[in-house]
Amino acid sequence: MPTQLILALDVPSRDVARPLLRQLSGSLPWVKVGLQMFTAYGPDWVKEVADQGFNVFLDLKLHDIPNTVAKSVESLSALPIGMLTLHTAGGRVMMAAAREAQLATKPHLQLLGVTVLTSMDATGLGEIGCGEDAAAQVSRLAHLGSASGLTGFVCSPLEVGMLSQSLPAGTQLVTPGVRPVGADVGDQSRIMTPGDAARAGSTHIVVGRPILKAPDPAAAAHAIMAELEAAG
Ligand SMILES: O=C(O)c1cc(=O)[nH]c(=O)n1[C@@H]1O[C@H](COP(=O)(O)O)[C@@H](O)[C@H]1O
Repeated sequence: MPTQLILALDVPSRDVARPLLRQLSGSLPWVKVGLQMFTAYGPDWVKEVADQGFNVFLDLKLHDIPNTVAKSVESLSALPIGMLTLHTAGGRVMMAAAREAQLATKPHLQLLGVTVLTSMDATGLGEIGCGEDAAAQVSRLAHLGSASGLTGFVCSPLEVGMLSQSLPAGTQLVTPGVRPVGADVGDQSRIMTPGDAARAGSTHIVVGRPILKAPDPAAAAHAIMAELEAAG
C-alpha cells in the first residue's frame, strides 16, 4: 500500500480546523488529534473528526507507570480511534501492560511506540544523559518495544530503513519530521521530504505546519499525497 498521509491538525480552535476538514473529507485518510486540540476539546473533538469520515490518530504520548498507562488505554479504547501513541521510554513493563489492555479492549487499535522525538539531535540526546546517537537509541527503543508486543513505532524517516530490515514484517513505521522541498524546518531536526520518506519505507508520514501554514492548506495536502503516490 502506498505511504499514507496523516495530517497533524495542530490548530488553536475548532473554527480553524473545521473548514479544512470539510475540504479534505474524502481524500485525506488520517487526521492526528494531538495535545493542543485534545486538551482544549477532549473526546468530543475526536468523535467529531471521526464523524467526518477520517481515521483518527490520537497522539497523547502516554508516559507513566504501567498501571496508569494501561488504565488510560482502557479508557481511550472507548473512542473512535485507529492509532494511539505511548513513549517507549516508559519501558518494557509499561509497554507490555499497555499492549495487554489494548488487546483486551480494542484489538484493532494500532498502538505506536514513540522512540526518539524527531526534534532531538545528538546534542539534545546528550543533555538528557543519552550518549548514543539518535539512530542507535531509536533502534534500542523500537526493539525493546517490539519485544514488549508493540507492532508500530514513531521515528524519523532517517531511521526507517534500518528498522524495516530488523523488525518483524508488517511493523508500522510512522514518521513525522517530514518537510517538502523548501518548507520551513521549524523545530524538527531529523527530516526528509515526503517522497524520500515513502521510498525509505514509512508506512505513514505525519505532516502539520507545512500544510497548515501553506497559503492553500488543502492544495498543500493534495500535493503531498501526489508526491507519496508517485513514490509508491
Ligand atoms: O508522535 C508524533 O506524532 C510526533 C513524534 C515525533 O517524534 N515528532 C513529531 O513531530 N511528532 C508530531 O508530529 C507533528 C509534526 O508536526 P509538524 O512539525 O508541524 O509537521 C506534531 O504534531 C508532533 O507532535
